[in-house]
Amino acid sequence: MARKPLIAGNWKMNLNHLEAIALVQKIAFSLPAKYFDKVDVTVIPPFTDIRSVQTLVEGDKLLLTYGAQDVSAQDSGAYTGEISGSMLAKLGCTFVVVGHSERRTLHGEDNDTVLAKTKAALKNGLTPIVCIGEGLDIREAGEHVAYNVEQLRGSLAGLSAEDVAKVVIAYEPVWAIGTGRVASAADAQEVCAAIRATLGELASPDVASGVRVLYGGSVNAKNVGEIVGQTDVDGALVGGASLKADEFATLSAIAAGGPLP
Ligand SMILES: O=C(CO)COP(=O)(O)O
Repeated sequence: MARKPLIAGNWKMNLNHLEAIALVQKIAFSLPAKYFDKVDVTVIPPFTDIRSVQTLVEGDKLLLTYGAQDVSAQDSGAYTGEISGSMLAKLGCTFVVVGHSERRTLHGEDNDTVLAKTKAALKNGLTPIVCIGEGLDIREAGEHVAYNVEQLRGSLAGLSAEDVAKVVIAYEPVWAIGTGRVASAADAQEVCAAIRATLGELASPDVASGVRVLYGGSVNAKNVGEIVGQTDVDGALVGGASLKADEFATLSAIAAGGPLP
């Protein structure tokens, strides 16, 4: 099954709502409509920016989409500080990142939490971008494939094949995030292929062949071409480079197969 590449810009805790508008305008200006036939481009700003991004995207009929960096596992109620899936759906979000390594590590999210958040996203018609990835110790011990397969199984446990078909998976080796140390294209392919094989077991090979599997970790305009050129890598989850309009537009264009904007 042909999979359209997805480039997702995870802004993390950067940019206020005014800065968000400026960045989205610049990206949209740098990336004319023709690219969007060949690549889906999405920005993932902080919660406080989303309403402004929505107004801009809808008002100017921009072709890029947007999403959130996290979602509550709960529907509503006494959960101070949490944001529900229905709130994000109401804001027109397409995607929500769940289980990012920064949340797994800094906020103690385990696979059960990630699974609950994945379900909350699906229940509200949002596409979860489910993140998995090994730390350096696991990689150096040569246990990265088994580790990622287990994390994937835990994060999707019990989902129906129909739901598995709706998710995006992001493989983000923790040692490659924000370090400038990108995994080699072969490293990315090895784990992304194992992810797809596991999706085949969890759902069916047919479903697995339609699910987009992204790589994330120090992706930039220089390395994205080789990474998304791998058979089982269908795009990228981009951190630092997604904060620079020119670079993000360029790497999106490369994922689309060119030409450069
Ligand atoms: O964590 C990431 C995206 O979610 C990757 O971040 P960097 O691209 O800054 O390494």
